[in-house]
Amino acid sequence: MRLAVFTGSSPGHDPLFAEAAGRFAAGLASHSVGIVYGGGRVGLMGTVADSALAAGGEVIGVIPDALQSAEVGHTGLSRLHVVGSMHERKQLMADLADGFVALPGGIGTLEEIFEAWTWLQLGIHAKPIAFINVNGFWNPLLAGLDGMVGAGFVTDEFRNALIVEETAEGLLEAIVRWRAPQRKWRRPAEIPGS
Ligand SMILES: CC(C)=CCNc1ncnc2c1ncn2[C@@H]1O[C@H](COP(=O)(O)O)[C@@H](O)[C@H]1O
Repeated sequence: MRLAVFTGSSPGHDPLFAEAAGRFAAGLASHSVGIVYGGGRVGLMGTVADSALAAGGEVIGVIPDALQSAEVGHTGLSRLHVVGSMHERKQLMADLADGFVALPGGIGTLEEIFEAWTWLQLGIHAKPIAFINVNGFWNPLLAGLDGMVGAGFVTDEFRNALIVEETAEGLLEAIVRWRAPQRKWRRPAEIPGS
């Protein structure tokens, strides 16, 4: 199994984030789960790659040439794919991965995990989507998603499809139990009987 890991290109202010990211990455490696990630050596991205590699894990990087030339690329990976754009990067990561995991991060991490989630909703893939909730980091976001369910913009099925765990072991057990929700196209209200 290989998981796409999306996480911050910064370390965050609290050292807890890097500790948790390193523990998580080493945990995946100890269960022979490979990592596909954005290929960077910066921030929590670098922590994830270094920890997984140190634990003997496979780490595949996918990086746009613009970031590679900005010397952001990691130089010790199992494999580093240099691609032409961020879109190519995400498509190749999605093709290489059997599931998608967000560790704490910022805008890029959000964009990547939400694209993977909306691709699940559209039926483009049937792979699990997970948040690793380090010290409750994702709680405000998850509360916002619950609000979107209540407002009628996200279905219970796709909200409940999200895996929220704190450790690699918890995630892997949840993935074994996970089943893709049945996609039911919602008729746009303004088009009766469409
Ligand atoms: C030139 C330089 C320092 C660039 C640093 N910026 C980045 N470097 C590597 N990957 C990135 C960068 N920005 C976004 N990404 C992608 O988005 C996530 C990180 O964005 P963020 O820090 O959460 O918002 C990673 O999963 C990565 O795939």
